[in-house]
Amino acid sequence: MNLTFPIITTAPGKVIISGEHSAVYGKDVVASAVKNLRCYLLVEDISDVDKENVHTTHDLELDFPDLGLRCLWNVEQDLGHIINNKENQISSNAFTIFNQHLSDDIEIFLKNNIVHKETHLSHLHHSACHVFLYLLLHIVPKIKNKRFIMKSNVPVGAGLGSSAAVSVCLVQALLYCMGSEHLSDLKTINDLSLLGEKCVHGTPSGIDNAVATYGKAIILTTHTANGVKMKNLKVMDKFPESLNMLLINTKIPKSTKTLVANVKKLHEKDNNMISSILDAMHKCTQGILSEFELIRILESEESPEFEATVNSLFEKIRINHGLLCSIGVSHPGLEKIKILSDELKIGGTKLTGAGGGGCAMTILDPYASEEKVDEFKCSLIDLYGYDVYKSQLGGTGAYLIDTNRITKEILLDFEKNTKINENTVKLIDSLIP
Ligand SMILES: Nc1ncnc2c1ncn2[C@@H]1O[C@H](COP(=O)(O)OP(=O)(O)OP(=O)(O)O)[C@@H](O)[C@H]1O
Ligand SMILES: C[C@@](O)(CCO)CC(=O)[O-]
Ligand SMILES: [Mg+2]
Repeated sequence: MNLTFPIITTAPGKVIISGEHSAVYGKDVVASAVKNLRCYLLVEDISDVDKENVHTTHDLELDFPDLGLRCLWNVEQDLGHIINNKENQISSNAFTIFNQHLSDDIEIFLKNNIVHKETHLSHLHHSACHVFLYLLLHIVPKIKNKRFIMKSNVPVGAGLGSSAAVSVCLVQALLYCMGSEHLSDLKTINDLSLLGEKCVHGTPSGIDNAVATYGKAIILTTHTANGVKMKNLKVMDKFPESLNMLLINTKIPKSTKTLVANVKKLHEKDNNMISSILDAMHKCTQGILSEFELIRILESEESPEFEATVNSLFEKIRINHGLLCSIGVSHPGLEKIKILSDELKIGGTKLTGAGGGGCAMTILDPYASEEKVDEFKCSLIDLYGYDVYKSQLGGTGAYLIDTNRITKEILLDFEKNTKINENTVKLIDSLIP
């Protein structure tokens, strides 16, 4: 295989319609890719001139400008002790299995090598480096002379799957660097990106990386066969066309890792009670899926039955949000959205993703007036300073753009150490099917 660089890999963010947190305990979950939110990773060669310019002998560069993070490493000098340890070497029959020893060694390396202050940003830096080094050393430890520039318009840590999109982009790019024939094998990308999510929060359900890998909308269910838990992915054909959705970003920082760990503590403290709540969430997800199906059948004519089904959908969304609130993953900033949506009666609102800040979603009532919906949006923006997006669900999953299709304009913009420019996004997106 003739490997040419640069390449770009890209994957979408997601919105969980129903089933966050309960998914971690094997309950049903449904989520969709979001068309206008994607992560982009450029991989290119490091030239000798680049090295001379910074007077280093680095042969690996991580450049994550969205986090203000840049690391230059010399693979042999800095990471050789991790790579050469036999316990960190991944055999081909364990290629999609998480290696705890490797993860622990990376943790020690980062503790000794990155300045740690107890700030939100330094937590983000730590977790971003951990995921990057884990996937790199797991997939292609022999890598040399490569720069990885990651730029994303999936808001970081907002509940829209930024970590999964990052993992999926890294995995596909690293499979390319390895010269792997699995480069476009979505199952391998999905399995390996789950390992990246494990670095972020230990016990991922797999829904976020599945959506970032496969795109479209996914229903993830778990069943037990001979005592072994098996995941089943189903691509959902379409959402009802008569329903529009808003995504509201509170911009309140949160960490999926902390929220998942808090629910775990609660579950350990009162297994019976929390299990019942998780079961109720499972029923909510199943109910929401049935309502969607019925709405799609009924939506061509606005019958009383259609209206009743839409109301029943909103009822389940309300219950789902209440259940999430009861396990402590809401936030006063999210409740403000919920209250306003109920006051103005514009549809069903729930938090989405891990909660604790981040985003809420509102499925708009097709019978709500435009004025009320505008009042809702303006109040959220003007009163609270939130961002409101009209979300377009669905879209392509993991995708690689090869060297021939990367124009000078795209390359130059990527190499600027700033957030990705809107024009570049348009140019890259026009290359994605
Ligand atoms: N643009 C980016 N550049 C580099 N790393 C990023 C970027 N966006 C996200 N990350 C990584 O993802 C982590 C945030 O993941 P986290 O799971 O906490 O939030 P999320 O994925 O946005 O929300 P949720 O899991 O609820 O959907 C960061 O700590 C960082 O490691
Ligand atoms: C909170 C959670 O359910 C969703 C995060 O987007 C975690 C997971 O499913 O891995
Ligand atoms: Mg995440």
